[in-house]
Amino acid sequence: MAVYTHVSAEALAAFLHRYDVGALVSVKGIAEGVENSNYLVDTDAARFILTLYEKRVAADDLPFFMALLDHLAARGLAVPPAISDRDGAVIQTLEGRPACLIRFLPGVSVSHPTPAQAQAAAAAMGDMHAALADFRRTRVNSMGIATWRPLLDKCGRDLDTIRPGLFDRIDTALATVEQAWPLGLPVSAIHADLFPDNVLMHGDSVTGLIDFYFACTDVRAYDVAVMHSAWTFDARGENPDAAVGAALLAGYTAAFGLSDAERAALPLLARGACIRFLLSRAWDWLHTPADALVMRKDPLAYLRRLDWYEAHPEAFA
Ligand SMILES: Nc1ncnc2c1ncn2[C@@H]1O[C@H](COP(=O)(O)OP(=O)(O)O)[C@@H](O)[C@H]1O
Ligand SMILES: N[C@@H](CCOP(=O)(O)O)C(=O)O
Repeated sequence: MAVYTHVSAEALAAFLHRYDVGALVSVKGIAEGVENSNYLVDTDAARFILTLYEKRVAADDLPFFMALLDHLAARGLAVPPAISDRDGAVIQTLEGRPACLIRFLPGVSVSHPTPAQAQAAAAAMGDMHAALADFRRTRVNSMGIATWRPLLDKCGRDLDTIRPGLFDRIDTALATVEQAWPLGLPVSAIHADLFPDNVLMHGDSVTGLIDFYFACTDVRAYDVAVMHSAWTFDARGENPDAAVGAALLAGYTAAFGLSDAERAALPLLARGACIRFLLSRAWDWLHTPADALVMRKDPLAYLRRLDWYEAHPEAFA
């Protein structure tokens, strides 16, 4: 359960008092998520998400994320903008953490996406990239390729406690990816973490894209590669579903398009995505206290994906 910071009833009431959102009726910690503390807040007027930013979200980056959400919402995309208080402020401090009150979006995230759901979600990513073509703010990817080797070195040989030989395995895979990383592909604002749990759906329709807290300026096709790695395998990183992968590429291509150079780069970008998520999960695996109210995610599920992408360079043909 991702609740790192407890919010007292008194602090929440004082916080809500800043807004024109009605009176507090109930508040519950949200089990899903690993990065931030999230609460479901009901007032007598509406339902909201309260997020307190933890771990990897820097307070200085919040204006970028909020501007991105406003930009997408203004273009009609189903993303949840933060609510302004009576003075027009969206970023507050609550229990000592940066915090925002966010519009609640309906829908559920699917655990086992069908091809139709993957197609719709990838089309939503394509629509998002189209809408971001004129978004001018930039943010360096705090989990981009330049950070992978320092993170590998920080994890060090502790990786071998997760799986013997893991450090050397990733060291070698990363060297290959670094050496071949494509230069010159289109760069734009991207989501960078569009996993199934960050897409809200009703049946086969997308009702919301959420969790933009890794959004950044990076290779646009990398967003597609991240999505492919997250959507086409089961939770253990096994049983890749070719129909889901094909539907995802079809959905994205129909909505936005992929150049030949972007498509050709996808196998390598996907291997990079595997290293990125393996390393962040491994760091959390090694450093999350045993009593923390959060479900650690399995780093080896991304090793299995990496094995598969290395063995199947034809996956995106
Ligand atoms: N705007 C929203 N509308 C509806 N549910 C949301 C919204 N934002 C977050 N949630 C719920 O909270 C969960 C955790 O949010 P998320 O942003 O993914 O957390 P984290 O950043 O910690 O991973 C989501 O899986 C979803 O169930
Ligand atoms: N998607 C990442 C972890 C980030 O968590 P999220 O709940 O914010 O998507 C992973 O699965 O490793």
